[in-house]
Amino acid sequence: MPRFCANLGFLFTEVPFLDRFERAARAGFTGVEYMSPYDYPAAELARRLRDNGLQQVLFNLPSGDWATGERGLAALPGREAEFRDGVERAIDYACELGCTQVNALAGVPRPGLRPQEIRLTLLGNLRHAASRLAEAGIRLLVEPINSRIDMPGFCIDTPKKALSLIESVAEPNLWLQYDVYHAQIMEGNLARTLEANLERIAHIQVADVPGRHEPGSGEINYPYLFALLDRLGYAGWVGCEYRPQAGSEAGLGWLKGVAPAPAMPRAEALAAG
Ligand SMILES: O=C(O)[C@@H](O)C(=O)CO
Ligand SMILES: [Mg+2]
Repeated sequence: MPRFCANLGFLFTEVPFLDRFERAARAGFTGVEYMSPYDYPAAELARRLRDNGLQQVLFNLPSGDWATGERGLAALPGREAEFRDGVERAIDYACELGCTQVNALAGVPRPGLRPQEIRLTLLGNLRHAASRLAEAGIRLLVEPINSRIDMPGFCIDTPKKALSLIESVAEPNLWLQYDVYHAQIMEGNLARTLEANLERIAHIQVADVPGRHEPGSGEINYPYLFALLDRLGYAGWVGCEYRPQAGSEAGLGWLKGVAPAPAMPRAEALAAG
């Protein structure tokens, strides 16, 4: 069974943000993720993690002005200084929270920009962030987000584009964040993509399609995918980034149905140490 963490932007929203840590721990989670820690002092977030025995699994680099429609800065020409300041801010938070991976949202470039200009900006920003974060022992992730429903105009909207970007950036510290919900909407071919790229995937997120609700509420065969991840030996976290249909705790029933990982044969276990 993969290690699941609770996304506090999606789960336990019945209570104020800082109270969600306790709710997640009480529901049995040992890790949490959320998009943005920056509205809260890092020391306060660290206390909530500590008090509830939780690990901070992931958060995003500062992503611009969300209220005006910005969805990340990495691909926005002219915003490089802000992007770099964001990398430093993320490092400060990650160090205080003990978090070893952060996600860079590429963004929605304004219409009329030349594709080459967007690409060069993205390459430069990701190269800088990947090497700067590596110095701090933190992985940089890039997440393809669907442009059909959730983020029209988002420039890295398929796993294929993200993988090709990772190849072009050519930094060992740049990894794929594979959100199964977005991937299903844009590309499908989930099992084969996971299999073929697992060594580049540092983090996975789940929700079903349509609706972005609990695994099992839609068309994706999650029992098959979770068993596949176990079989492939996926060692990362799986973030529960879905909108509960009828309350967060009530919606956790699907987790009980996830089969435990098969025990390693004795010879393999000994070889793995
Ligand atoms: O899939 C998502 O929406 C998130 O993982 C995110 O970071 C951007 O909204
Ligand atoms: Mg996601």
